[in-house]
Amino acid sequence: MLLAVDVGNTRIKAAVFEENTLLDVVVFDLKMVENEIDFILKKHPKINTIAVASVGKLDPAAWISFEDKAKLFLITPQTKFPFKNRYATPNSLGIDRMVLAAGAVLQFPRQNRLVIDAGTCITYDFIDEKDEYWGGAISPGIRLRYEALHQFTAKLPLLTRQAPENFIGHSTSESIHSGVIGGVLHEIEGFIAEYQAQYAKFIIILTGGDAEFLANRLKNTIFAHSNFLLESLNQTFQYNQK
Ligand SMILES: Nc1ncnc2c1ncn2[C@@H]1O[C@H](COP(=O)(O)OP(=O)(O)OP(=O)(O)O)[C@@H](O)[C@H]1O
Ligand SMILES: CC(C)(CO)[C@@H](O)C(=O)NCCC(=O)O
Ligand SMILES: [K+]
Repeated sequence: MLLAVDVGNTRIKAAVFEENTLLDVVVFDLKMVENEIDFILKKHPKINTIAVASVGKLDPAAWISFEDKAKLFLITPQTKFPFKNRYATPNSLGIDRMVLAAGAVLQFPRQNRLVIDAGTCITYDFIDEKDEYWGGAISPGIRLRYEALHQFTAKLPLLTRQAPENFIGHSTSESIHSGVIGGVLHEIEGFIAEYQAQYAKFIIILTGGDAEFLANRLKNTIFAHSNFLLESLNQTFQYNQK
């Protein structure tokens, strides 16, 4: 049994897998890691491996205390990945993006794939049908946009995610919702159109904390794969056992 742990920029997501079956998912704050992992290990005593992908600020020493309970599989740029990395700066490529690309290749073989992860940041990653990873884009995520508008101006309030009723905002709050949510939707649709101009066919995998919210509002029919990073972590571990 495997515990897959995604240490993000704002929170940690962990999932328990028995082979390819997801049994349990928990989400918690970076500060709670020791207590939460301890709790999951007690709840699922059959866990023998912890696979970790981290882009967040978490001391690697946090994992040492679990080493007597389960084998640690820390994903690093040196881990074996099922694609050829064409990124110009592979050593600064986010581990989460590498794991997403690995999952896309292993779950959707022999086709062009665009992975969109709408989390703290929105990342775009393109892996072609020859399993070559090319990179994509990094932009601020939804919550980051609301916070930036508030933090770097004198007058704008801090709002939380809400779909705009109209693209013409008739008030301060409507204008902010239109700018943030409408802006993200246009960005995603615009990027998809650019990929479509260059590649006749590709699949789109939408994931991250805002995936479901966005999937319901995009013009293209795109399904949200909310646990795609965790599933990809499980698959990356299995791929490395072979
Ligand atoms: N309970 C929640 N806490 C924080 N963000 C949430 C929550 N529910 C939904 N979200 C949305 O999820 C987004 C953050 O995504 P996610 O949780 O995937 O980020 P993360 O954990 O920092 O991971 P990553 O670093 O991979 O982006 C925010 O833009 C926010 O709108
Ligand atoms: C872009 C984020 C913050 C998304 O989590 C992460 O993948 C990261 O820190 N990336 C490093 C820069 C890069 O991927 O080129
Ligand atoms: K992200």
